Amino acid sequence: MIYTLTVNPSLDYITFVDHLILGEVNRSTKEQIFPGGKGINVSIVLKNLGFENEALGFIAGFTGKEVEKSLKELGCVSDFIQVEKGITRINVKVKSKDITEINGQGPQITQKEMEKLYKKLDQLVEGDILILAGNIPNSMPKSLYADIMKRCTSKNLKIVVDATGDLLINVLKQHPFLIKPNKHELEELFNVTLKSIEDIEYYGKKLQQIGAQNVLISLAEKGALLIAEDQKIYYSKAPKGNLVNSVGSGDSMVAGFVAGFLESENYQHALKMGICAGSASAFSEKLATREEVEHLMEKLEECTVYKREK
Ligand SMILES: Nc1ncnc2c1ncn2[C@@H]1O[C@H](COP(=O)(O)OP(=O)(O)O)[C@@H](O)[C@H]1O
Ligand SMILES: O=P(O)(O)OC[C@H]1O[C@](O)(COP(=O)(O)O)[C@@H](O)[C@@H]1O
Repeated sequence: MIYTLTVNPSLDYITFVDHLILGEVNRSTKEQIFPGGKGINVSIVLKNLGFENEALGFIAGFTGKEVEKSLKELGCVSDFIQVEKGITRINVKVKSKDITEINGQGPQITQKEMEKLYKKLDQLVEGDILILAGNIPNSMPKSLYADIMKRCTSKNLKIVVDATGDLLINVLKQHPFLIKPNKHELEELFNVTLKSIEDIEYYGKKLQQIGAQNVLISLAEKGALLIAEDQKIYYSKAPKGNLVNSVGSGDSMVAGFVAGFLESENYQHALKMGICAGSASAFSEKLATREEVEHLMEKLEECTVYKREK
């Protein structure tokens, strides 16, 4: 079974403003609300691609109820822990020429509620896949994902981590199957500016040397670079298309990669499916469907095995 964990889900409120002026009253031309949070988006796209999965995490208040309800309407299975105080965050995305995002802090999660999560995770069995994705509230330790991985060590799970900063660095020694920083996140991790594909490869490899099995670096409209555990480096550009809404592209890529790997055990195919899932989501208002992903895959050339290591 595939499980996603979203410690800090959200309702994503997307508002479209023609010319955003800071400090002024702006009027939007359109608004949308979607269930969000990285693991939740991964769950939705996996389901769209035909992979049953269960979304785990914490929800709170009326916004949490809405997340749970909309996931159900999309045909996704979830088993969230209800947090007593606060509300699930509302993340605001202002789409003008560029997109400006304000992601909330989220409710405080108590030790008792955390124990409930651990009890659930204790039920996972060998061969399961666990996707740990997204930020966590400030009140929680940056070792959280590493702690979860340590607790699950004996189960031989395939664990994917999509996180930033110390939350990500701390898991590397536990050898996650896949991590997916974007270029900006990779720059932040090493406090550098990455100007070329060689620079990206150099710093991506550092993450693999510390312990990640596969490092997938997403490069938005430029595609993605995969430093794989088979000692090969794969690159593919992204398909061209009309950018509609990039929120959830990275999460769609994670879902596409996992789905592609599960159906082929082939990194080239997994990368291609990851990229096309990311792009399909970027090219539509909603998250990628299987049909959209397959359509883009037919058009996209094969990924290049960019470098074969010794
Ligand atoms: N403007 C775009 N055109 C085509 N594909 C895109 C575009 N933006 C994102 N994608 C696709 O989605 C993937 C993830 O996007 P990216 O922005 O790098 O991730 P994140 O959302 O994590 O920052 C990219 O590798 C690409 O395949
Ligand atoms: O947990 P974080 O890092 O605050 O991110 C949460 C936000 O990221 C998203 O999951 C989208 O992420 P991507 O655009 O990277 O795929 C939104 O749904 C959500 O609002």
